[in-house]
Amino acid sequence: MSSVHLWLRHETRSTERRAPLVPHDAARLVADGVRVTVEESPQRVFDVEAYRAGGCHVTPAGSWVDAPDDAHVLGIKELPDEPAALRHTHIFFGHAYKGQDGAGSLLARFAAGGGELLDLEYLTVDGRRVIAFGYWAGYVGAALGVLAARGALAPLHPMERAELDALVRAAGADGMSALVVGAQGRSGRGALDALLAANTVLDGWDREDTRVLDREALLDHELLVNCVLSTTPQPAFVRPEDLTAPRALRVVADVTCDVTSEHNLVPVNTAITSWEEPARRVGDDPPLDVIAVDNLPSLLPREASVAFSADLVPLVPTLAGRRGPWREALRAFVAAQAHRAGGPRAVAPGPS
Ligand SMILES: NC(=O)c1ccc[n+]([C@@H]2O[C@H](COP(=O)([O-])OP(=O)(O)OC[C@H]3O[C@@H](n4cnc5c(N)ncnc54)[C@H](O)[C@@H]3O)[C@@H](O)[C@H]2O)c1
Repeated sequence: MSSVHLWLRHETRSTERRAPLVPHDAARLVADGVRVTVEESPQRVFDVEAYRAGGCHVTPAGSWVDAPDDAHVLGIKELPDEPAALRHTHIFFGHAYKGQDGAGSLLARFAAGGGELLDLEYLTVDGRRVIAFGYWAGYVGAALGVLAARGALAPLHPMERAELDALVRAAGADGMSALVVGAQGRSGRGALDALLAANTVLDGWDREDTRVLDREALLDHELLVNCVLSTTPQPAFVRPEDLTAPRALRVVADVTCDVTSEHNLVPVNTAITSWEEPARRVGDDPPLDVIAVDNLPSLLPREASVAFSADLVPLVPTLAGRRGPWREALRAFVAAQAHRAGGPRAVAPGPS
């Protein structure tokens, strides 16, 4: 592994406290001969001294712009607007292959500098993502759902799991009827764990269970946690006409957050909610609240980082050769650049 140089950058977004590589794993990589450089970062949930103690080289925030050419610059969220030309390999969530806002200009910056984007979202094996923040998204989403159902949901801030668990315990969810849909996925498993710990009366449905949708049974739960990765049209779980129908359902924790998608399975909701106002009332008689926070893992930055980093580390040995999932990420980048330049799309983009 000795030829790889990972450069963990400071995150531009001030609310982003997560790190894709945690100190413990960075130390393991260093012990394996990987060069790891870590930028100082005031908001990162891990102290830079913990990286230094593990043998990482520490450097000022934002110094990646002057990093040696062989540095693989690692981050989570968006890059700063400068420099205009990107000459390094960057590993982060670029959100640049589906025509998102700013996608064209980001790809143009890579073209200008000859750099390369290995998008974390496109690290796949057999079309399935191998690294994602889903588990803790589901865990937090379900916990917030419990709090909302018990009238105990306050404005949100990043916290440790123990604090969130204590809030849920204090709210008291014993016997609450809860349903997780998409239960076998990453976020679904996190949601199930949170709801089991909260002593709810729990159901978990996945693809097989919604093939013929029993909406009456679905609406008979007080809390619905939607964790479905929806890629094809299918009957919605909660439709506008269900707002006035007899139902036990009081809260939808919409982890999926497909609020503007044609595949939105909770079309009673069409907008995300915020940390300041995490729940929105969409029905009154009886009440129905929806939670659609689109950056749930950032609320548990430590736990989310530890899980993500554990998935990233085993991929590092194949990075230098761009093998395995890295090859898929590179193919997606090359295809997107070709498409941007007016050519045919050579490879279909990976999953969202
Ligand atoms: N809100 C957030 O902060 C946040 C964070 C991470 C992920 N997400 C989103 O959560 C969603 C799920 O992510 P994931 O990583 O858990 O995906 P995943 O692929 O691991 O799991 C999705 C699950 O949905 C199931 N599914 C698909 N269609 C279904 C259907 N019709 N009925 C029942 N189950 C069905 C699949 O079988 C799978 O088990 C994605 O849309 C993702 O973008 C949101």
